[in-house]
Amino acid sequence: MPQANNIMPKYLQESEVSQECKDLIATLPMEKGWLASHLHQYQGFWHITRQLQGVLSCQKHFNALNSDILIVTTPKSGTTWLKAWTFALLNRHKYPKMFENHPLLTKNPHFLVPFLELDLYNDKDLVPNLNSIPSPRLFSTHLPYVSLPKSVIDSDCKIVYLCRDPKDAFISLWHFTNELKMEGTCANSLEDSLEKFCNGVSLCGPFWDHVLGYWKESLDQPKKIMLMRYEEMKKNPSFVLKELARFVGCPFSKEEEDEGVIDDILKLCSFKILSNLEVNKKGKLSSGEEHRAFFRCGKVGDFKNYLTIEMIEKLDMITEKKLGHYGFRF
Ligand SMILES: Nc1ncnc2c1ncn2[C@@H]1O[C@H](COP(=O)(O)OS(=O)(=O)O)[C@@H](OP(=O)(O)O)[C@H]1O
Repeated sequence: MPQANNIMPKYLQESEVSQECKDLIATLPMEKGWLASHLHQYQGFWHITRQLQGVLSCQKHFNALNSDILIVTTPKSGTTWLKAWTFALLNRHKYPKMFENHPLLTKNPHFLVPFLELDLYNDKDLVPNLNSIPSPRLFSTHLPYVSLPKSVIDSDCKIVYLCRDPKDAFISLWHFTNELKMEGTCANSLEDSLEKFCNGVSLCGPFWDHVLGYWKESLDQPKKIMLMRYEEMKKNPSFVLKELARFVGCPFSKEEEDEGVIDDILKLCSFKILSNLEVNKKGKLSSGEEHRAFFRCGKVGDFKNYLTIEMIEKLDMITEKKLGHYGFRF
């Protein structure tokens, strides 16, 4: 049974958008979504209605500080995992005993590291408090590079960009939307959803343009943007975590390495530990998503269980066509 509108997660509800947002929407290309009822194309990328309102609001009001760290991801690329890593990394001196009283044991990573456009700038009450957060402030976003608030581009804040093989990111998103089974979504069969995804019509899609925007900028501005891949986090976690620590300006000391701090962070943030915590098995974010929806199987290559050879070839062909030319491959 589709969920009724009144129990639809808040971030997917289309009522209560501002007049400014409604006026803009009337001028934008629109598609029926496979996550929410509608997607709107703004600055070349597709957004759900409420997210669009948050995008406009944070473009207008967000003041980035030089010390800020922004986690940017394509949806379903491992955002939850990277939030946990980065939070644990930055707070390792405050919470040296990782398996006692650590906030990650009792709070979902999305609560600890909020989304700019989905959480903070969709809730006017939270915005003034942003100035009182001790530095470095840690936020996340799915915004494409072209849509980042100007202050993010102009400041010396750091951007950590995470992406994932589109085949796995697509399957993860498809499961997520099917679990929600939204009223008004029109394309929840694997075939229809894939068709939309391949045409770029997906959350913050086109997927490939999103990656390309940050890939190019990471080459031009390596001190500002670090590009990470889900597959690398899986394959070589300590190496990637150390790189991340160096990039955000808090490298591990030799003593920390010897004491096993890196291993502790990796263990605390592992799929096995996080997904089995009471807090992540029950409960919801204030935006309405159930915590458990962020933990499905956490594997590389799960797409092979769902996509046909033809589907795989199609996705790989688009990736090669759009990114191969720029030296980027999954
Ligand atoms: N700790 C940890 N380790 C490894 N993998 C993890 C972890 N936490 C979440 N996941 C997997 O990440 C996928 C969800 O992606 P996101 O967190 O980016 O979702 S969201 O965009 O924030 O909604 C989703 O991938 P799939 O399992 O393939 O669906 C999650 O299972």
